[in-house]
Amino acid sequence: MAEAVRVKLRRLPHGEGLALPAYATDGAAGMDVLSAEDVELAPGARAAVATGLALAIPSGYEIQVRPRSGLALKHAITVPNTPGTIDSDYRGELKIILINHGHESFAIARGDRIAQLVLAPVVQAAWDEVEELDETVRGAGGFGSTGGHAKLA
Ligand SMILES: O=c1ccn([C@H]2C[C@H](O)[C@@H](COP(=O)(O)OP(=O)(O)OP(=O)(O)O)O2)c(=O)[nH]1
Ligand SMILES: [Mg+2]
Repeated sequence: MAEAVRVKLRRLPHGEGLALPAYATDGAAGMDVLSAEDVELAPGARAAVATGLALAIPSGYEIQVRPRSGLALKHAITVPNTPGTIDSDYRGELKIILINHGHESFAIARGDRIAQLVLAPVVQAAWDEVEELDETVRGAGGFGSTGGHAKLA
């Protein structure tokens, strides 16, 4: 595995005493991030849940906020903006947006692992505006133009 990229992190007052986001296993892609507050999510409700953390991600990287599959499968709790984008120049509190798609209220307790953070490299694009684009076999076909979900023969 490549060497870890160092990311500066600051605990906010309400994040004191909480474990830092961490990889649950050696090969984990995402670090589980903890809630810094108790939140009750009614069916259909969403909330920006505090983590008590502020970050300075190195330039050239982002952090993606992804749902945890266990919460999604067992409780229908997910991240509506997945993957959430944490920009390298953001210095505010990292918040995890959660939505309850289930039929029952869901209680999040301070210290619960609510989502996972994936560090990813970012390449910025620059536009080259042109009059014509090159032709391809696909052309303007999309949205199922190659045969939908049926098996390839
Ligand atoms: O799940 C998320 C998504 C975003 N953010 C923070 C970090 C991110 O850098 C900033 C802006 O996010 P985004 O660009 O997704 O939101 P926007 O609606 O475009 O807001 P803005 O105009 O501030 O960019 O908000 C979070 O804390 N959690
Ligand atoms: Mg934005």
